[in-house]
Amino acid sequence: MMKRNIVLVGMMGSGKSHIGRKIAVHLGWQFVDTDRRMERQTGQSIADFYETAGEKAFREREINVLQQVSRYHEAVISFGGNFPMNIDTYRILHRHGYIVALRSAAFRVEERVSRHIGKRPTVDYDHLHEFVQHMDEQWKHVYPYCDYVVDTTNHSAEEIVEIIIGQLGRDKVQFASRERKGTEQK
Ligand SMILES: Nc1ncnc2c1ncn2[C@@H]1O[C@H](COP(=O)(O)OP(=O)(O)O)[C@@H](O)[C@H]1O
Ligand SMILES: O=C(O)C1=C[C@@H](OP(=O)(O)O)[C@@H](O)[C@H](O)C1
Ligand SMILES: [Mg+2]
Repeated sequence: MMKRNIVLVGMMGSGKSHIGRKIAVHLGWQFVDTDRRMERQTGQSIADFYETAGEKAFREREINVLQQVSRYHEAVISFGGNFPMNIDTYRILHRHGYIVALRSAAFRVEERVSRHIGKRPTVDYDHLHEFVQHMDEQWKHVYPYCDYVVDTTNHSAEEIVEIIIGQLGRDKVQFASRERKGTEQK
């Protein structure tokens, strides 16, 4: 299959930002974190923007950012995980992106999101266990749509990078480089 970029999706704390950066370094590609893009555009932290703008404006801004970055060549894109990927998001990302879902056992997600309380505005820290169970339930329906699913519960970041890079070969994914942009077939 012919793609332009790699997109990492998955629930909060699955490792999208952490792993995404490492894959980009490994491939010598650009790394894009949609959360950081939104923070730059709005001049606010994700938590502040969500608080002041509300969920609808937050989602709209996120889709807007996705539409821009989904066209990039040779980029690893980590997509903020507060809402499970829906069909519209999927269509935008899948056109040019090889979609990798990172999944993680609920206990590990609880552990990871507990490290930076305040960063993720929609996490219910008072009922974290139930919150993560619910998120897990919602994300289960998304994995079948992804090109590849990796379990990050018990692997180091380096191992996960190796696994993903190996899968690109097994799936025979070819990536259009920036230089070939003009001559690409429709
Ligand atoms: N495979 C891993 N092994 C150990 N720690 C990890 C791993 N993946 C992520 N982490 C850590 O877990 C936390 C959440 O990861 P992060 O990349 O921010 O997830 P996401 O972007 O999916 O919410 C971070 O502190 C990160 O360093
Ligand atoms: O709590 C929230 O609403 C958010 C949590 C974060 O998820 P990640 O942990 O997936 O980065 C962030 O990406 C997202 O944009 C907003
Ligand atoms: Mg992140």
